[in-house]
Amino acid sequence: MFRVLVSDAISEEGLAPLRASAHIDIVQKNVSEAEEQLHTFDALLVRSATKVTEELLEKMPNLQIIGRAGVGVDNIDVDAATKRGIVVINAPNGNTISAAEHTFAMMAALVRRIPQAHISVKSREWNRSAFVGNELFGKKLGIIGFGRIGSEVAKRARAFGMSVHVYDPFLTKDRAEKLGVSIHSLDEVLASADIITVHTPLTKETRGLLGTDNLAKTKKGVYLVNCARGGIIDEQALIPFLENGHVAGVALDVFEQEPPGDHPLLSFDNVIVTPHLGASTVEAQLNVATQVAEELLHFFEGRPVTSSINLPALSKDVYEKIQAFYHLGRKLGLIASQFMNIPVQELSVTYAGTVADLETTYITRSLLAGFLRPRVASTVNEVNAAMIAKERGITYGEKFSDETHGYANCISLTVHGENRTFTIKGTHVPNYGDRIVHFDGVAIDFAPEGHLLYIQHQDRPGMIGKVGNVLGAHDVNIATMQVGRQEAGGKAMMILSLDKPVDEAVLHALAQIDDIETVKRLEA
Ligand SMILES: NC(=O)C1=CN([C@@H]2O[C@H](COP(=O)(O)OP(=O)(O)OC[C@H]3O[C@@H](n4cnc5c(N)ncnc54)[C@H](O)[C@@H]3O)[C@@H](O)[C@H]2O)C=CC1
Ligand SMILES: O=C(O)C(=O)COP(=O)(O)O
Repeated sequence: MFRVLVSDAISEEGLAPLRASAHIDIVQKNVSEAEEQLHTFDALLVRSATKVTEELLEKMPNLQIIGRAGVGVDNIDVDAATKRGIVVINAPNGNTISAAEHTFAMMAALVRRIPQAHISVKSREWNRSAFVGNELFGKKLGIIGFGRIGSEVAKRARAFGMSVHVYDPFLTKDRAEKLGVSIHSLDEVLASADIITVHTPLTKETRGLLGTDNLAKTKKGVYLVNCARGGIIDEQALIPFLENGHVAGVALDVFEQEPPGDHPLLSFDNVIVTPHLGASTVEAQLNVATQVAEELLHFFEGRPVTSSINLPALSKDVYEKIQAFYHLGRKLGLIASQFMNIPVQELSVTYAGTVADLETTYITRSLLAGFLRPRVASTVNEVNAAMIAKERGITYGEKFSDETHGYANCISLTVHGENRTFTIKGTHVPNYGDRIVHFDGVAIDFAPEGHLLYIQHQDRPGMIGKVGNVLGAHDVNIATMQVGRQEAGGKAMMILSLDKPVDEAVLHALAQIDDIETVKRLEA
């Protein structure tokens, strides 16, 4: 049973595909309610309320995947998850429109003082002159962060007759032109905008982006909107700018601490607030829950996930094409690691033939995971392989070549260790399987499966018989045997596939045979 903990309020209708599976068990509890069972869950589904810290992950040793039913993953320690090989997915598109509409609603409410007027009328007052606002028409809207939500806000702003000035260091001219906005530096946006709205993720770079220095660069009378993440506008820094009237008003949907408690900003009449409602629509919640539930189902069924934060994106089409090579890569890494059971500094992977045209990053990650698996005690998979390799000082690189050795495709792995280099090459034959075609300088042909035995010996008559006798005496049955050599009478090798793994006694007995130089067990 695949156990899923849903620890925040996620649309029930969206979770239906998960509930439909007889093999998936869904538990809806917050983390503290589920404290005693945390170690039993394979998956965790959250929104922004659950803080997925390293400490929580430590209590969830079975966790394989975290699904964020929404966009921002700043409540998840993605590095800690990655380190543990836990896939993190989100639902990037499902709440874009709702967040953009909420931003727009907040902006309109801010400049027309709707919340203040609403409270006044509800208090039985009728004070029309106290609530004179500003038009949006003709105003300059500064958008900081022009991704999905920023660009939807821009479309709506243009419909309102606003001119849109954008700062986003990753925005191309083409895209800006298409959306009818102009690109500017941050300083230009700050100096020129009548209203500034932020739509970046909260990262090390964007935390405090609108702090004292940058707030001082804004126009006197500027309005600010933050419906992205608390902390992008520095809350403490904002206070003096509200006190001295430099900032005319602020609309906040998000806070550095949620809930904000008795925050000084809440005392300002011209600060309007909502309790993180950007994505809180029936439509957005259905979208994000459906998206994340589908992804979770794919993951459970061993299919690719497409919206992972810590894995390269992979469409179904691409996945189907690379799947076979993904498996071959894993085997090459696994065998090479056992063969080179010494410290290594570098792995070099070369792709040739049809495989060279595919998404090789994924194959390399799989190979790397295969290589690291015998060397690390913790889970290692394509999520954390690159991070673990880095931690252990192992570098890796990809190359592409035309040398297929006569096969349609060929993946070659060279491992550089202390005083020793080893190369293994493999190919995938459709409807037949994976074959290792080159092993430590010798052309050979064997399937990288099961209990393998590598024997390096001098090319002499009678070697096969001697090996067969020792294995027979230890009751080890040989399934297949491949031999290869560099030249007649020179270095030769056997690769045997056995029905069961051999123990140290068998390895020792084989090593005693004259002209046998090396015996290694390789599990594939
Ligand atoms: N209030 C709410 O309920 C919701 C809030 N959000 C938040 O909105 C934000 C944006 O979401 P999306 O548009 O979907 O994300 P996105 O990833 O599509 O867009 C983010 C944009 O920010 C830009 N960016 C990154 N660093 C930057 C920097 N230092 N300066 C300027 N631009 C920078 C990126 O290039 C990108 O274009 C996120 O923080 C997300 O968590 C999203 C949905 C609902
Ligand atoms: O998707 C996001 O980034 C949001 O901020 C929405 O958060 P929520 O799922 O409503 O807690």
